[in-house]
Amino acid sequence: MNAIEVENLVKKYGDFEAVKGISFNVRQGEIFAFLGPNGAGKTTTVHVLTTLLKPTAGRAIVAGHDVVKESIAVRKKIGIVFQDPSVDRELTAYENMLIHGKIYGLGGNELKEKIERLLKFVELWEFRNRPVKTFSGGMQRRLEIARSLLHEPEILFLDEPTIGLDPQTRAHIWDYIRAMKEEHNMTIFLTTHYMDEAEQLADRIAIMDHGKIIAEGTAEELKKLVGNDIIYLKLQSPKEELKCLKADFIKGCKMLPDGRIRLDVDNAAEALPKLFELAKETDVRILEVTYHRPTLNDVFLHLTGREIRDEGGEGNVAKMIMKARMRR
Ligand SMILES: Nc1ncnc2c1ncn2[C@@H]1O[C@H](COP(=O)(O)OP(=O)(O)OP(=O)(O)O)[C@@H](O)[C@H]1O
Repeated sequence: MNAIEVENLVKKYGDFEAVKGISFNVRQGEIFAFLGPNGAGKTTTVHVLTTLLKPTAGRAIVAGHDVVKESIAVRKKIGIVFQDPSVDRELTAYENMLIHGKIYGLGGNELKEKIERLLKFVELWEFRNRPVKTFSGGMQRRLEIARSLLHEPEILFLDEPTIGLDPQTRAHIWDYIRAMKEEHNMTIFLTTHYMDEAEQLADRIAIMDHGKIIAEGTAEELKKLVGNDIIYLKLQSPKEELKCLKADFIKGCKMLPDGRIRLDVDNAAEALPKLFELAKETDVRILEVTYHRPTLNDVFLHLTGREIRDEGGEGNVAKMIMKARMRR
């Protein structure tokens, strides 16, 4: 059964089409990731699916309800953790939980027990009486996750759940996300520009770029789009020598702007000895060899001709933190 069904969804801001007719399904109980650079349209899609924005065209069914016609029913069944912090920094963690629970009509011992269980789940119980303004970014994000679970949503939306957090805290948050799926069979829809996050967490990934889904599948399926292993070679005088490097085991061969040669092979471990043999036979001098298995970054590069991190990935975290702070 599908938890989310989206058909030809379009969202325009004025004349600008941020989401250009995307279609996808998310199965119940799976972790589904939208992976793409900044500005790809991920947050806009989340805002439409969580009923915060009305679509310009198309249809989206979330937890069995239409996001436009039955927005209240959708809201009851979903939890959201926004990219920008939305907890009240002046209040304590406990007070934030209490107010949120009351908004959802919870109260009495039931609410108290839930707050205790959830604050323990995200390891914030001992800090429950501290004002949130004294919390680190990771603690705030954990509180947001706990808060989003209070009304036991069927589907949890996480917009860039680990943006700007250190690697250890990110790994911690990944553990919570996995636990929510495994222990509660919750459907989780997350957006990320971190390839490792999509790869580590998601059952299926949709790669988004310029408002469109350009590929969808498991990490393994997506990597198969690139081919298999990739070998990078530096040759003594590449242009001339490249002509000699032709063999059955070389599935693709491309000269890179930095002078290296990229070879696509089925299996690098088997291809490398053959490659050295071929180089010897054809009198080609190999100066340097590196190889790697395709990553999701290679997939993005293969599909778009650009690196995902060119536009705000790992190399650009400082810019993203600045952006998040400015939004606060
Ligand atoms: N309120 C708005 N008015 C006009 N344009 C907008 C608005 N919100 C977003 N956009 C534009 O729509 C495009 C998609 O933005 P969106 O925030 O959905 O992308 P994203 O993939 O989530 O990136 P990020 O992670 O930076 O939020 C961008 O070009 C952005 O500048």
